[in-house]
Amino acid sequence: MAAESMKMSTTASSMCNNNFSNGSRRPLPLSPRRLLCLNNALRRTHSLSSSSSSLSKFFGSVLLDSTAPPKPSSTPRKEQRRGNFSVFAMAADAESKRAVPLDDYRNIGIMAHIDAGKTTTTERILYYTGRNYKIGEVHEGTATMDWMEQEQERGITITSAATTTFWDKHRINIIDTPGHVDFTLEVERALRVLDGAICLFDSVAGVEPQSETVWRQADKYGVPRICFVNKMDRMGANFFRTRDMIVTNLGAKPLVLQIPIGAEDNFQGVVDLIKMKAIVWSGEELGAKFEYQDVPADLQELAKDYKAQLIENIVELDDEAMLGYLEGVEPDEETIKKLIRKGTIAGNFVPVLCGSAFKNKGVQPLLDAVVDYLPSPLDVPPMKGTDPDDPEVTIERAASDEEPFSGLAFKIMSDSFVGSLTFVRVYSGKLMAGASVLNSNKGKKERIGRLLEMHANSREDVKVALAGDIIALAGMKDTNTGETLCDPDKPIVLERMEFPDPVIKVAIEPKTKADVDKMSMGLVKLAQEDPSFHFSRDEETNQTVIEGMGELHLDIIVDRLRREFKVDATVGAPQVNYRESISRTSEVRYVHKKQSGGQGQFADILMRFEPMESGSGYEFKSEIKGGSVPKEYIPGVMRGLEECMSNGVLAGFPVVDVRAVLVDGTYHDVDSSVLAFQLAARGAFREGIRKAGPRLLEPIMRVEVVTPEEHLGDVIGDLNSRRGQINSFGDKPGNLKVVDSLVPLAEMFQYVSTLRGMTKGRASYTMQLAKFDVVPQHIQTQLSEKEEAVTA
Ligand SMILES: Nc1nc2c(ncn2[C@@H]2O[C@H](COP(=O)(O)OP(=O)(O)OP(=O)(O)O)[C@@H](O)[C@H]2O)c(=O)[nH]1
Repeated sequence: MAAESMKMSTTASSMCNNNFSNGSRRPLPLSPRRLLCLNNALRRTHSLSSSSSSLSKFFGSVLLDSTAPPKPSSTPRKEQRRGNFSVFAMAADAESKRAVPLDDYRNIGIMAHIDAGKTTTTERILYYTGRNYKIGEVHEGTATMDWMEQEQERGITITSAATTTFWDKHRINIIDTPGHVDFTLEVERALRVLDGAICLFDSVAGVEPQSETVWRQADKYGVPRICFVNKMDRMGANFFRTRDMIVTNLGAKPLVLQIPIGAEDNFQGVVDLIKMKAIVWSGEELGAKFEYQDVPADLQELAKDYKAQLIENIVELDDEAMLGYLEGVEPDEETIKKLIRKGTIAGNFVPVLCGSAFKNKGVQPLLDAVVDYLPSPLDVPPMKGTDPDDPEVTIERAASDEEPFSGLAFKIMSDSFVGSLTFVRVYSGKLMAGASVLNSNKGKKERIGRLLEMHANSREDVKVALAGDIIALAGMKDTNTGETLCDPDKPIVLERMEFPDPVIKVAIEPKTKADVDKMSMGLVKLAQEDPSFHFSRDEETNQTVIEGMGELHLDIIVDRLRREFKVDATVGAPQVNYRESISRTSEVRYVHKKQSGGQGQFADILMRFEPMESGSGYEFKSEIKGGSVPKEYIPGVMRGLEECMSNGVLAGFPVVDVRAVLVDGTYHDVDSSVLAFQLAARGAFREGIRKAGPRLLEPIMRVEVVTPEEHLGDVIGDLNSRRGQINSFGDKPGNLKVVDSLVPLAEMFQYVSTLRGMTKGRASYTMQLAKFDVVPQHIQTQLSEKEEAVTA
């Protein structure tokens, strides 16, 4: 046994030498943290095997890993595509030769709370990557990414603009996403098609509510990210507080790669913990020079401490590195970067960097980090989809030019030159200009006109788009946001994007007859671009109703109707989009029977309605056994229920979080039909929902107000009068107080002007949907009475 242990130790130590042959052989002190690591390593070893000595098992497991057979490195080549779509095969010719290998692609988004500096950072990235020669400043209204007129006037980012740029031979496709909560969908869309993200924080405000929202969205899509603590030059900047908030507010594990040198007016640069060198910028102007210097004496201890934490976190990911570490060897720079990349992509931690985009400090190392740590399309799982003919069959598409073409349309934008642009993320294969592709959601073919590579304010015609590309297609006719385009010979429907339901609506009426047609056309186009925007005609009031995610969202829509479609319209007061649900299970038998000469109608069903968890939507289930309701009539039941779901029994709002179960039924050989079952389902729905304790739900918003202390009392009093529930108070630098509360959306209309008046314009607020909750009885009664008056 002793001999065996000895042999294993020798093997492990020689492997260690190999691995760190280029590394420094500085002995590391056996700090309490190292002891903890050693302990963890031993515990991990235990879980690998329960017998024998822990250390020898640990070495044994290392040996085992290193001798495992290598994984196949590439996807097998698929069979050659055939027929009239040879245009896909043609793409293999010279024109389509890859200029940039796929593993040098980075498809990234930049996301954060409103005003954290996304647009400014993107502008700097474009400057430093050489695409932009004249920088646009947001506050001067000339930023390149914020190209829409309204964005420039309002100084906010409304729509994502995709842009392609290059850094260190890597192709970086960037999508700038808006921070305002009304445009959350834009963030979702970007997340769906991107492989990695930069999360920006304002170093004064730290982790703000919208950063939490986008963080959770990024979690949902499993997007690896790096953090950039921006605005280090601002008064009250605090890198370490922001780092702590990443832990407390986001529940994430920050991996600090840089610490700041100075702050506020005195912010000079950063200490690069990997190189253990200071990077100091000599000015604040664009293109300001920087140089590597020794770490300032007063930061050396702190830098060493953070470096030790960095190393301890990364060696956890690799047995060989851990072994070396335990023997006192620090991994070399290459190994450190490799492990940071591994842990970032796996979601073990998030690298944290800092700087000031506005003062041009920290942008180049941020770009290096994008290249070094964010995934390429090859590092993320293959795209999943289903067979359009059989949704039960799952298909996977690896990121490879050799696979059949598949891509997802994630954004449509009106364009004054080419009509409209459809932005597509190509997941696999090649797409040639002139090819005919299949829109597999609609089962329709579309011809690709021009393929355009987009830059912030210019475009370049290209002949072919390859796996990993984000490309704009001009002149698509039938493709909407979220739909799949694919090779017609190898069809696939990629996983769909989820779109939130609107929470607010307003009536809108064209001012003149001439505006009627223009408005319809405009609404159709805008809805095609933006799936979180809906419009409909209210039959009772004969008005057009537009629905969206907030007042600002609808405000922008009306503004775009006026500017882009020249429609003059009167807009009503905003109203909340309530929902209806049930509070208990009900069972109802409904017989639809009609016998008035000729063939009769007969359908008999037993339905059960069950409440489901908040956010579950609607579900139908059939428990029919032995054909008591024949298969061909079940679609009739489903249709009948679906018709009623948009029109609840209390006040006509959509019904959610309900499972409708078809339990039993009977039919008649002659008189039963799909229609009869459809009508029976409608009757069962009305009776069943009434018996199931129907209740009205309203959107509850999380509202965060930042106010000077002297206005705190007024702000709280006002929130209370709006049925608000105060969750917590906090402090912000500059004698500011933060109030975190939950308030029904119905009480928040025009809050912006009330808050402005109350605090002389010195307070600000953010608001986002937190949940749907039951409406108090007296308000429910008012709404039901209103609905009854309209229907009468
Ligand atoms: N002091 C300072 N100001 C900055 C910095 N970065 C951005 N700003 C300023 O902060 C404001 C907001 O910056 P933007 O780049 O528009 O922020 P954004 O996140 O794109 O904003 P939205 O798209 O509207 O969410 C502008 O006035 C910028 O000039 C920085 O590093 N330091």
